Amino acid sequence: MPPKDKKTVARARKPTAEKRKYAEDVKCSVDVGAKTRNRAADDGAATGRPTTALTAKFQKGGSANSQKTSGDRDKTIIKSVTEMPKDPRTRACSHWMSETLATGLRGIRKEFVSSVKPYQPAGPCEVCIEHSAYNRYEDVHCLDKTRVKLANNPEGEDYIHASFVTVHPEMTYICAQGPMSNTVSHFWLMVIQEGAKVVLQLCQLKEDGKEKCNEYYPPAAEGPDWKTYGFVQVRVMDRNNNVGGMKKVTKSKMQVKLDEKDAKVHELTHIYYYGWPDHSVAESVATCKEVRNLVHRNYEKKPIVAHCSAGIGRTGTFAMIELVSYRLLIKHDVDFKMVDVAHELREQRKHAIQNDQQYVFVYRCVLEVLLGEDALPKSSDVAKFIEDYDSLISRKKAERAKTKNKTM
Ligand SMILES: N[C@@H](Cc1ccc(OP(=O)(O)O)cc1)C(=O)O
Repeated sequence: MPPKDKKTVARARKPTAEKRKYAEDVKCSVDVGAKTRNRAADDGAATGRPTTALTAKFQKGGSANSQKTSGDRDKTIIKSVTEMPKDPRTRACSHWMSETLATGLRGIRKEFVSSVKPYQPAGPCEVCIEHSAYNRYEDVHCLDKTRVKLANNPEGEDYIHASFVTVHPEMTYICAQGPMSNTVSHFWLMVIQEGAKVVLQLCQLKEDGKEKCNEYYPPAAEGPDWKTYGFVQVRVMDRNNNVGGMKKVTKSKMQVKLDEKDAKVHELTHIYYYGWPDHSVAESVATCKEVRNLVHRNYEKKPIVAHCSAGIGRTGTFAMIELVSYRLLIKHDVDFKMVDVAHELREQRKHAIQNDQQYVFVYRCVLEVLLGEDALPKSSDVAKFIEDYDSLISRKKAERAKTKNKTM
């Protein structure tokens, strides 16, 4: 990796950030002011509102909100690149922001429906399909080409429902389903085999009264003793609730060993974020960004094992935030399409990102990451995007609650 990559990774891991207190969990980097949105909010830039500071700054050719043909839009973007800041990181981030504002929330949602949702990766999922007893969901498959293979499973099988997703040469995610009662020891075997220093849990064991993940480490009430799960033993050394002031984030030090007398103990950081409902977006963008920082500070360049229930919605969304952040903050890439990144992700983790809201969340969280890294100037345009996002998500949440009440 070139030296600039190392620098950026190091920056993301700086220890001082851990000490930062978060007074409010919902606080985001830009003060969006009063909530004023209505039904039309998610139209965002597409509604023909006046152009705002950032877009105006980088787009000489007029309002990004006006009805343009795609040819016009491309020309505007090319033109805007020549007027971008000279610093490659700011340039890449500003260009991405400019394109995001031009697309607008409605455009982003359409992009998901037309180009991401239907995307099918190349290659079979034969091994996964052959091992249905080890798959939590019949309709969620992992690709043969990127599946994690267990090298020394005492039970003989090399199969586990988990896929490698490469973010960059020094960062790989393993996107996994939530362990099942018959796969807990396989899950821990994978963690040991891959030398993972971070396990990121993005779901609760039970959601809406249904099991989403089997217990795979001793619950708080059971204290710090070793607990046996199949052929492995696990213990929680140290558990911190609401770590760094982040609501609904528990950080624990765990140890795991194979159930043999002289087995080597493997130590890791377990990060549990339980503020992200199934098929939805994280309750707090700021917390999601901080969870990412926590992962970066602890992963020691080893594969990061991330899971939710199926390992595709929440985990896939988190992985795409990493892929895009890498393109912008490390590669300083000005010439990529979000759809291509989503395809790159789905080529590694089939079905990744479940719906348009999660796709919009990727944009929103990347924006939060860029603001947190001082890679973007704050502007009224950006604040407006955030406001529109908040309004869209509140509306969708209310709709979901209504449907839930009806079915109860
Ligand atoms: N068929 C299941 C599969 C599924 C379950 C959970 C899920 O979300 P996540 O990947 O975030 O756990 C995605 C898909 C369902 O839709 O309920």
